Amino acid sequence: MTKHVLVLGGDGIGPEVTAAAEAVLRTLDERHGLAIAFEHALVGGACFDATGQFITDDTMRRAKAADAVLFGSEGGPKWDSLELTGPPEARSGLTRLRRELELFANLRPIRPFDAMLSHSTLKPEVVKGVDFIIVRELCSGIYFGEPRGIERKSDGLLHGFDTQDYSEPEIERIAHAAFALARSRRKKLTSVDKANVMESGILWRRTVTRIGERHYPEVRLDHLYVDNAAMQIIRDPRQFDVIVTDNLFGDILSDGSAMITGSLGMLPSAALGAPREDGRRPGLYEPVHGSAPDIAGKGLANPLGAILSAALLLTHGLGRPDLAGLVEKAVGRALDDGVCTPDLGGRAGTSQVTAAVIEALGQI
Ligand SMILES: NC(=O)C1=CN([C@@H]2O[C@H](COP(=O)(O)OP(=O)(O)OC[C@H]3O[C@@H](n4cnc5c(N)ncnc54)[C@H](O)[C@@H]3O)[C@@H](O)[C@H]2O)C=CC1
Ligand SMILES: CC(C)CC(=O)C(=O)O
Ligand SMILES: [Mg+2]
Repeated sequence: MTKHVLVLGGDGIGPEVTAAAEAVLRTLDERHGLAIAFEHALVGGACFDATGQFITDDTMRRAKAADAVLFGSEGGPKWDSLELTGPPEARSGLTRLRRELELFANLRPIRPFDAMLSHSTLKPEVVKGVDFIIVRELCSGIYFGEPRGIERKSDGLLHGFDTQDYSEPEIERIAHAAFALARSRRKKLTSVDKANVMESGILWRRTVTRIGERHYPEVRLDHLYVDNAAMQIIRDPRQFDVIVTDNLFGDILSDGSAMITGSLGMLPSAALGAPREDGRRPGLYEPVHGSAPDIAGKGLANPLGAILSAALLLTHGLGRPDLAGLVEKAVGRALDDGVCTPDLGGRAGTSQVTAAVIEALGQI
């Protein structure tokens, strides 16, 4: 049966890296008969310039119908400085996709490749063997909470404010996703919050603890405050297996963790919803990085975060973890051969790295 993959390249380096990921998927499609039908649409600033919206209703419909969405990045100085009003979903195509597809579980694996150990800003002996996954809640929290705004209040001063709001069911569903993942790995879950100063953190900690005691007694659960967690990830990242945290903390901790791998350009992600009645699970696959306006259009973007996101798409969207393993091996081979972009200390461009991965796929 045909599998529909909607490619939304977006802005800046987004289309450069999704083209690389698509080329890898097309190679596997030719060799393994995956029957993928690729569709393309605008998103982000590019879509705003063309339609006045960051994503159109038609693209939302196609995203909901697709087996998987492959996303690049959105945003850039031209659009970030617009004075927009309305809910976050009206100001960002990505945010609307995450919210309307209910992609609440964002998996962000952190696993350095051996060839890049000496390129991490941390010591090789600290990063060797690191293998953990940040499970970031993606549909709620301070990025969505109401009220929010910039208003002049009764003190006569302008106030900018946001609301961190988590309902108990929202915490329960991300806790289940994280515990289930930890159970399939090394059975260790670290929940990260700020329960010493935030009410939402108190409910978060209480709820995660209850879900663990009732449903996952075989998983060891620890709690860390986010400030300590940020330090622990740098001090001894090998101590972690699965980390579950809220939308804001997960966003920040994952960019920081990227340097374990040598570059933000290396990190992939999968944003997953609950399985539907027909058994399919909505999913959006994207590198963790943004649109990198400083290098956009130069052919220098590291495509490996996007290519490794395509590997996550193969696992979670197309049910082919075996092919995902091949992609990861091929990335390792390309890096072993020293083919990498300048962010990893190399001299290759996006297209050379992509070609090296595709060539390695043919040799595995
Ligand atoms: N998921 C998304 O679509 C995201 C979008 N953004 C948007 O992207 C724009 C730029 O945001 P920044 O804060 O600068 O974050 P960024 O992630 O775009 O870039 C941060 C730094 O990392 C480098 N970098 C990122 N990806 C790279 C890659 N694949 N290869 C080599 N170097 C790479 C950039 O050159 C830059 O120096 C903003 O408009 C922001 O809102 C930011 C984060 C995520
Ligand atoms: C819309 C933003 C929250 C994007 C971002 O920084 C991310 O998802 O990592
Ligand atoms: Mg981010």
